[in-house]
Amino acid sequence: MSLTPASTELTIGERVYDLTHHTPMMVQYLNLKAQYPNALLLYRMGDFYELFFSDAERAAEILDITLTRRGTDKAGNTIAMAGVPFHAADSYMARLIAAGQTVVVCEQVEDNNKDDAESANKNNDAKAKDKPATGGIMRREVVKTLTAGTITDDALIAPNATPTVAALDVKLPRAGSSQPIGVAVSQLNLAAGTITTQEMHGTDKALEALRTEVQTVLARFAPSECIVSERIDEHWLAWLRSVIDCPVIEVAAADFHPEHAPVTLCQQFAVERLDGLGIQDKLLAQTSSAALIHYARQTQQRQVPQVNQLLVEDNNDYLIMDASSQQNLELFAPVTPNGTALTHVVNHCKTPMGRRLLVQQMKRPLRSRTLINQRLDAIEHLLNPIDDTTASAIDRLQSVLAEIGDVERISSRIALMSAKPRDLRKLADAIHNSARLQETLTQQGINLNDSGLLPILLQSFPAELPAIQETAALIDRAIVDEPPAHIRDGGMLATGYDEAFDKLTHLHDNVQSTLDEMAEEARQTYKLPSLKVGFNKVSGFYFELPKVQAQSAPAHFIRRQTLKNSERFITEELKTLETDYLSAQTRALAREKMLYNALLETLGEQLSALQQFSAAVAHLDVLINWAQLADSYQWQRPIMTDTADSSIDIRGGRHLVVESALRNHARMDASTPPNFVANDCALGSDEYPERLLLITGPNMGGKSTFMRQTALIVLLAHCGSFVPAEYASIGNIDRIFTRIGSADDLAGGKSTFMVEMIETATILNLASAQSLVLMDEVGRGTSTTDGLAIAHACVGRLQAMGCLTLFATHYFELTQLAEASDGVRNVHVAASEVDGQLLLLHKIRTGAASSSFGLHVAKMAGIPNDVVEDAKEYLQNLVQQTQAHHALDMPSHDKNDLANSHADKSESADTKGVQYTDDLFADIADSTDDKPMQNQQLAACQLLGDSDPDALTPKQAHDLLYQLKQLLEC
Ligand SMILES: Nc1ncnc2c1ncn2[C@@H]1O[C@H](COP(=O)(O)OP(=O)(O)OP(=O)(O)O)[C@@H](O)[C@H]1O
Repeated sequence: MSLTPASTELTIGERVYDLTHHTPMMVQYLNLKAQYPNALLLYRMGDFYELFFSDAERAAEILDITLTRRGTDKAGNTIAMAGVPFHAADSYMARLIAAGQTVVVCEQVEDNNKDDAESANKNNDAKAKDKPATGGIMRREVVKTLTAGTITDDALIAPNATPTVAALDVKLPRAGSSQPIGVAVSQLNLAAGTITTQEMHGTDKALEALRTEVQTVLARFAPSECIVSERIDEHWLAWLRSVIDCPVIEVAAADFHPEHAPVTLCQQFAVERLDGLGIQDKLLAQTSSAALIHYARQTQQRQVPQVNQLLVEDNNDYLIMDASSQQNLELFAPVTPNGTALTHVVNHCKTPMGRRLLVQQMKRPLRSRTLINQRLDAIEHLLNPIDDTTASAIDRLQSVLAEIGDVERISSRIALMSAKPRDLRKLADAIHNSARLQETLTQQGINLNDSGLLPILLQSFPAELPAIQETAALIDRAIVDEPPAHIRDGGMLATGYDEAFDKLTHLHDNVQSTLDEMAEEARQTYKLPSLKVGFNKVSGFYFELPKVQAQSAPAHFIRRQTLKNSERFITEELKTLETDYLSAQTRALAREKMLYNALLETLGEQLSALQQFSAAVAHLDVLINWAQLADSYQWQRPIMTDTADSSIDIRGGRHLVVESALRNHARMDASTPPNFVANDCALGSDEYPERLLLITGPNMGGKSTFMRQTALIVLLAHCGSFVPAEYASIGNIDRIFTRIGSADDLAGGKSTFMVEMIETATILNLASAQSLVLMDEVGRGTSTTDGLAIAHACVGRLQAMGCLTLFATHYFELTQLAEASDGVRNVHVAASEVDGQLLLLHKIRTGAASSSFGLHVAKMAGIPNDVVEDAKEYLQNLVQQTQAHHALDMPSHDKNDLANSHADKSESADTKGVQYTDDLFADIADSTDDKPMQNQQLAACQLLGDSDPDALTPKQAHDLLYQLKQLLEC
């Protein structure tokens, strides 16, 4: 914003407004708008929030509402306008925020009756008539700024969403300096009252590795918006915008100022020095955290005392999963619209804060064996109740939890003075209900004085925190049983809470009986049996007489209205009653609002106790959720080994999402086999010391499922949950990497193969001997020979790095690596052919597979028969052509070209059977080089040419392979 010296022009964004061309109201609007040039300003006018100029155009487009105009300015320019009704504003605001907009709400602060909660809070006793506005227009004030990451009102938050803001700060070394680049990402969760921060460093040479690390932290935080300094390095800003899926907002550089940050932090967290917070040496963690505090204060337009916890994170504390691995494993969101996210299947917590905590825990799988075992012990305890069956004990606990509302968000709204009366009622009910929770746990043998997680949690329950009990008692005394949704019309305070308020409401509520008494007295005194009493806006309180009796009205009856058959009169006495009545109503409402605000302030004093209680309920909810899953689906407690040399030994492991889908299908369609086939997976164990499994087998055989289930079991174990397996021993894993499937990133200018290679490069650069690596069909995105070469080299590198690797491939050539190396083991998913039909057994067996059965799978997928027949014929031709080429003894580069062109065609037809045969011939061609083809090789070609792969039984195929091997002397 800028004002010229004469103050008649105002620049907002790119546009200059001449204030002399506008009405006083528009001048008021423009002055307010100039303070928020990048936000949408909702300007309250009576029963509407109006938007003007470009704001109106933007809002009309997002909300699909009519764009009208509010006349023109004096220069004849049209003033665009769009409006939303005030009573339905929440849903419109929610949509604007979801579209990435910052919404600034400006209220009329002089008309008390129309105020909503916040404006009423600001100006309780304001009366429009008492405070005439300058220039005759209503006074208005911005009362709140709503942004995607700082909203706390349930009506504005999408279901299951957790609004958070991230702040990123970067420090680049001076040119020529050997200092590393520093980056910190901090996250503010306003409802939970936490700031979480992590600082990272890296060199310019290893920039990609540093950015991957930053991206991993951003994925863990999953912010709703991200703030940066307006002076951030432009390359980093461009990079951030390209990797983050939320609005990036530039804020004043002063908010990130390194010299002010310690003061801001010490003040917010009530400490003398930064040492206690653990970030005294982390300058960027300080600046980014301080920037978040400024942002919270600015958006809330008040202090944010509920933000009282600073958590400093370190990669070594968690099992790290980068952003693409989280996505590939569909942990929090499905990759395709029909897919199912893991959280959807496992998150059945009964409280909103429990559901949020479970997601947080899945984003931060622990590495500390002590902490993991603490959770596992608690689950085990819940699974062994002393006086009941497990199912009904868990059922009882969950039914109580379901009645506890969102204590976390209600507490934060209390701190922000925006809690509604129904919030308070819910809070008191939650506190009462928690007593039943505690009772049930005690009955199940959980004793406060014992050690373990459950007793620790119980110590934060109301029975142990008198402040919380007092909170509930206060709310019970203050708030009626069924309070109204808003405070604007009153009606929330209970009788007996405040004597003065009760007197005012008594006068108000008893007016009818007073009027009845007055009417009866007039009827008796003046002998007017038909006299009635009434009220309307024109006359106020009045007496009504039929025309025939109207003449007999006494002199002090003042005629007010004449109707067809009657006359209406007022009296001095009626007028006095009316004035008392109306002022009582206004005074009662004002007093009620004042008392309500005072109540919020009193409750705010118990904020940290409420937060403690809320966290305890959330943790308990998560543990009970894991226990319920373990009980329902026979999950077992994993053994968390702590050897430096990591290993995995899973027996009878299952993929819980596929298993649940099969269960659901079987329920609907009896022909679907209901059972998931459990599989073992051992890597680096005593019995199976190999650290790399090469997995082969037919398409649809279950290779990906097997790999993913291993990752999910490792992940769940590190979250402190039981796992879907008969037995699991899990070593100390530092990261999980995946290279599974991928989509084009066309917007980012990357092809499928490029994305595949970037992910592979990340793994090869960052994985350690303690990492679990999943590689699915690496190299398939390019020609067979290039792909095979890349896959071969990757296996070699991963083996040398000692990572625990699951490597699924259709390149059968790779299976030879197991023979050449001790560290590689072949396994395959079993399948067989019965009467020409492919039977997928989904069972993992030792050894390499014999074929990909690509044509069979194509047939199963519904590829028309004639196309499948064409493919078979083409396959035969390929075989014969290759034989012919070899017989003609072509120069080697031509043979390779042929092999490549076949390979490309076979890939594009996605018939892996072709690829297998083709690769075999390519090998033969390579081995013959420029020499004439040997007789044995010709015989082998002949043998292959004569055979019909589709007609072979597995046994015949096996025999054929042996014959070929013998002929080719390999
Ligand atoms: N262990 C199992 N038990 C039961 N069904 C399974 C099992 N594993 C996989 N399936 C079923 O088979 C389908 C295909 O599995 P998956 O995608 O893992 O095969 P794939 O071998 O990786 O195939 P492709 O090579 O074509 O990628 C799954 O969607 C699931 O329905």
